[in-house]
Amino acid sequence: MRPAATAPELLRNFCIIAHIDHGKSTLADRMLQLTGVVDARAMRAQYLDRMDIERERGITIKSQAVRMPWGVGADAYALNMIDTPGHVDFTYEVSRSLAACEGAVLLVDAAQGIEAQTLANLYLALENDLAIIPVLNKIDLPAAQPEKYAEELAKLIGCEPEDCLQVSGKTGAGVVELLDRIVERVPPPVGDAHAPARAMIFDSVYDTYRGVVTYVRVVDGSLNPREKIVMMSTRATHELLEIGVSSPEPVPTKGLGVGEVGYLITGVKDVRQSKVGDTVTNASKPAATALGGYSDPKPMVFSGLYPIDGTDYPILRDALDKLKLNDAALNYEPETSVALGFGFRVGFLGLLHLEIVRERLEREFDLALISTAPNVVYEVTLEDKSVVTVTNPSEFPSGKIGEVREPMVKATILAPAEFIGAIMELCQGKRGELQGMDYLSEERVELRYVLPMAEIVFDFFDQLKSRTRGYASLDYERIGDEAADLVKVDILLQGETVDAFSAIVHKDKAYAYGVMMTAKLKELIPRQQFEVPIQAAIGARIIARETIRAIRKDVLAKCYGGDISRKRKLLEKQKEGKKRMKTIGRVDVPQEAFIAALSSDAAGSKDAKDAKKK
Ligand SMILES: Nc1nc2c(ncn2[C@@H]2O[C@H](COP(=O)(O)OP(=O)(O)OP(=O)(O)O)[C@@H](O)[C@H]2O)c(=O)[nH]1
Repeated sequence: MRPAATAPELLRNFCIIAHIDHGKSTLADRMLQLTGVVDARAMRAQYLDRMDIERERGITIKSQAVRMPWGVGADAYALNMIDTPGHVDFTYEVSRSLAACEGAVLLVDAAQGIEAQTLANLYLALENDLAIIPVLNKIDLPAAQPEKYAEELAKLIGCEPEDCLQVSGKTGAGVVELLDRIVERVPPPVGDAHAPARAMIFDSVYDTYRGVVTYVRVVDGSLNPREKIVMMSTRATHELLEIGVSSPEPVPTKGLGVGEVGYLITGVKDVRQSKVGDTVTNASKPAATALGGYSDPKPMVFSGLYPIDGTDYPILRDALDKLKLNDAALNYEPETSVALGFGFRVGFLGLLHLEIVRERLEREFDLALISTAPNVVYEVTLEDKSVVTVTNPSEFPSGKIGEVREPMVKATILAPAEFIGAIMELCQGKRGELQGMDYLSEERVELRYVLPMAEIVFDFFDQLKSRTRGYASLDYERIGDEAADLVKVDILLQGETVDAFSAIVHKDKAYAYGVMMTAKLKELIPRQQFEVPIQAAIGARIIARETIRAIRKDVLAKCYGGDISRKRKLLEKQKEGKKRMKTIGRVDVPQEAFIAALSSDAAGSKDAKDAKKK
């Protein structure tokens, strides 16, 4: 029989918030096992992280919800655990998952202490008025210092160190107590059962067999099978084909009532029709106002994606169309480049999102891709006051420019105090402005900076890690745009602009970029039969120059005697080789040169490391 709705008093909706690698997935698995939802044998490691890439990289991208039964005394409670993504690129998804809960388990690795994402997620949880349960994890580790970090945690959230539970997701120690504490401390949901239905979408996932599966949290009223629902942001109507709870496999129910968390299936084929943050209501008795907090995902970082083999272009187009079904934040449009041929300009939420998409394209669709250096979005105001939004450096307007604005972020960096100098030096070099600094304990500091986002999307994180021997953690959020002295640097081969290498950089860094790129290309481009100048220019002004000297390559020199068929063969061979060359003006450039030059420029991304390996 299909289960009926659970009374709100017996419901507890919570999430686990933690810095990456502090053990959220392991703890979630242990809870599933202890509540009997999955037996130990059937338990795949990290049940909640479904996608392969997620599992391999050990990161959570898509949030899911699981319902677990838990008895305390004579009462049978239903605990809904909502999994939240742990990376800065997905902050909006995190905030929606938190909005579906009344409480949060704040999980901190007892060998590491508080990190940047612990803070960022805690602030998001507090904004949503969640009850916070402080927990120290991994107490089985020999390096664990639960007492020390309990003090840190208690100071941060304003409780006593004894209030911090000590658990190990790995051994299961303390996890039963944690489940009891969730029942005790997380308030039951409140809502109006008789009001028109309002449910918030906190996740939607594309499933090949079932179409889009939408995860919701009911706030008021109830949703029932076969009735018509409306998505309040688009006013689109759908029929509810199935409604149920995940436990963790989907179990259809008779409906979802106040405070309940579950899934809906409507036959919708694209996650864009079922947007995270949107409110679902009943078509026959619609709610007057939507729940707050909805916003469209906005791409922050753009990059050109091109197939290395030009004939793969249709495969790339189909692959992007497929990925879009499952990724509402993915944006793209066709683009052509003189150097790279046909491809797409793709918008991403951040660098990690870019890497994940690229990896999925390569892995699931067997594509070999080249991506141009990632860039942010610029607002350019021309002297006639018209505004141009630039997502591709080669489209930077050449006319008279009044002002260029770039996106800024507020960054929080946590690190041991001994690295303060190194971090400040790095941030200053990246045009950062220090906003404040606090000691969390005697040896750990929190530094707050405002930085241009463009400086973060390059190699910032890698440099931060290497300068602090991996001890610093970083979190950032967008805070709007600011005007800056930015220019476009073009790279010219024999006087022809190579669009894929144009970059928008700060005036003070333009010269360094020009020198670096021209020197790199000089090494990568083979000598031709004539002299080739490589120049970097801002508008008509040349700021750097290298020259590739000419050679005279006579392929027929090897042919002594007059063997005509041999001569023809050699000429054929040379023609074959030329196919893999791109011709810029009169200059033949091997595809590999573009790949190498672009790769190391996208430092911080995987390309750079791959290129070095090769
Ligand atoms: N010794 C010990 N190791 C643990 C414990 N919990 C997790 N780990 C290990 O810590 C690492 C990270 O654990 P995950 O559960 O994947 O961390 P996570 O917080 O879910 O990571 P994200 O999904 O990236 O946010 C893994 O190698 C786990 O095996 C624990 O209680 N004790």
